[in-house]
Amino acid sequence: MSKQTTNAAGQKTGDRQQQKKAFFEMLRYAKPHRKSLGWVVLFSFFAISAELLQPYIVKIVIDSGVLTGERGIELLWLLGGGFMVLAGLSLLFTYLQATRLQFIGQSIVAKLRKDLFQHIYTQSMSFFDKHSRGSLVTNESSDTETISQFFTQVLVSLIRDGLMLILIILLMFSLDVQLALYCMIVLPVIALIAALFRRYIRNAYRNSRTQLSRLIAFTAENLAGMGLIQAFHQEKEQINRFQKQNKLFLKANIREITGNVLFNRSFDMLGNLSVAFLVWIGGTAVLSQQIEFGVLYAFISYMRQFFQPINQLTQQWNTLQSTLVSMERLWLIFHQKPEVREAKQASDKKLRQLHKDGRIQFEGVSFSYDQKSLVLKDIHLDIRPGEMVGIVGTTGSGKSTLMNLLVRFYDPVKGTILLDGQPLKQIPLQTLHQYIGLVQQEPFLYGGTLIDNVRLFQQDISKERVIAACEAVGAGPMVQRLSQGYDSHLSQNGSGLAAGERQLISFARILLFEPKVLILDEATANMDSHSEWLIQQALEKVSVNRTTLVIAHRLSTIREADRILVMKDGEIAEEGNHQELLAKNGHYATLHHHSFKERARPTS
Ligand SMILES: Nc1ncnc2c1ncn2[C@@H]1O[C@H](COP(=O)(O)OP(=O)(O)OP(=O)(O)O)[C@@H](O)[C@H]1O
Repeated sequence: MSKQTTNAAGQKTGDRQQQKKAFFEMLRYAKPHRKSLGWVVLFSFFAISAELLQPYIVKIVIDSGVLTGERGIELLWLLGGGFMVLAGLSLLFTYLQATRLQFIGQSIVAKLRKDLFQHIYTQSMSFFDKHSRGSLVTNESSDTETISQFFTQVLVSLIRDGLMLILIILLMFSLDVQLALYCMIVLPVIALIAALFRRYIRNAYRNSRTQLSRLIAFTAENLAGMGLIQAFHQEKEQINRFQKQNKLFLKANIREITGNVLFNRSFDMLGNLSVAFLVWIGGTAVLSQQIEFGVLYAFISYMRQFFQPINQLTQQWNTLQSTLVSMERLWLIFHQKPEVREAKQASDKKLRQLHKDGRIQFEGVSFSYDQKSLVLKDIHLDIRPGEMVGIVGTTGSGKSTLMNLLVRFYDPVKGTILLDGQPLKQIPLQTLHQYIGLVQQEPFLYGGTLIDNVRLFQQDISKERVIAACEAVGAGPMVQRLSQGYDSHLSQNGSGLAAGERQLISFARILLFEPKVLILDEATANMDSHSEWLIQQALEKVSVNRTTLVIAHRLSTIREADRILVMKDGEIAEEGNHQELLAKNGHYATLHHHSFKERARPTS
């Protein structure tokens, strides 16, 4: 029985019915390859027939007594030639079947990988709250690979080995019914022993896979936290923890390998025992002239060949089990619908209107991440086109959530958000994201040149335009310091660029993609005063003619804003400009007081 569990996304896994559904749904990927699969079955049939006819030829040679006849040598040449031709044909058809099947399997999995990647891209942010990046990487790489094994190994085994078993049984019965029946008694016993043995190996295999993924997760987590580990001199402790995990993996691996070796050798022994049994039973029959010697020879050959497919099939049974688990995992992802739905249609006229102003309205907006506690409570807000609005508040007060709703990472549970009078839900997501530019605290860089990072790989944007945007936000001196200037290769971790310099790249993106609304979410957090100054300069450039919303912990960043919103417990507690809010002597004045004290505190 399979063990049922619940995954990180709260979905039930390990349910047989669900695995069955997943299996049949994934099989649909093979549908376009029906014809090719037909060829594979045909090639397999020819290959196996050519293989199984070889002992039959030897049987004829032995039993017909051709060698003792007049044309003995001539016939021997003929039969020997026939034997060679059959061996050659078997090789040829095996090759054709294997290459065609590999092609089908790899094509199916390439399509599956593409569909999965595309599907993940259609998901809303709530999906990524439930599924960790690590598990999605595993789905995209390791699960698809396991499924590929199904199409390239399990399927071939089912076809080839299944056919082979049937043909051997048919040949045995056609040669001698009684001897065939004796074989049929021995074989199920052996198959049962093999199946039991395989179960032990399957558990060992699962255990070693689990230990391996734990080791990978541990390594990934450690590399991500390397700064912290070094700063706190935790290297020795981490190496010890790694070693513990490593030993567990080693132990599990050795158990699996030992199981496999034992199984294979025992299987050989069982094979020999059954051949001995056959020699004894068959030999007696030959001596009492019930069967001819050639028949016994053919039986012994077929008995040996019989073990090959049984061994293969039991091995593939294990692969099939892991495939079912992987298929179920992907199936669960494929069945996740994005919570934020794309607008069915938005009229062209309305879309044109969108590109005019940049007015933002929140009408009684409430939101909850968990459908229980409200993170935003009945927000009413009207932001004028071109206005610069600062948003401040204590941590967890809902500032980022407010912006997450504006870019439709999530939808409000109550109320409406309007852009230029148009409800967000009616605006196509692509238009919306062209309309709003988001600069987050940690700018994301892709592996690629600086140019491509600014134009986000959109090749129709010329290099000259990228350079002009970078120069305009003051990124020129930074680029000059890089060894290959604008063609320098950047990586996800920034390739030695300071936080402020990476942020300038985000600003250049804004100038290039020209969104009407700009959101800065803690864009100057964790920066030294020089970087903050650079960003402040850039902000002045990019905020011209744009509605700009700036979330900031440092009040100096938003001091000059037209309006400042002070958030507290999911509500707008105060609003006004810097002077007005100070005069109120409320939350803003308290925040300002704390921030002033923090700045004035001497650094040790
Ligand atoms: N993805 C999420 N899933 C569940 N809860 C979340 C999620 N993101 C934020 N929250 C919770 O929502 C509340 C508001 O968070 P939010 O990030 O909007 O606050 P914030 O004012 O921007 O805080 P900070 O200044 O620390 O960034 C917090 O209690 C936070 O824990």
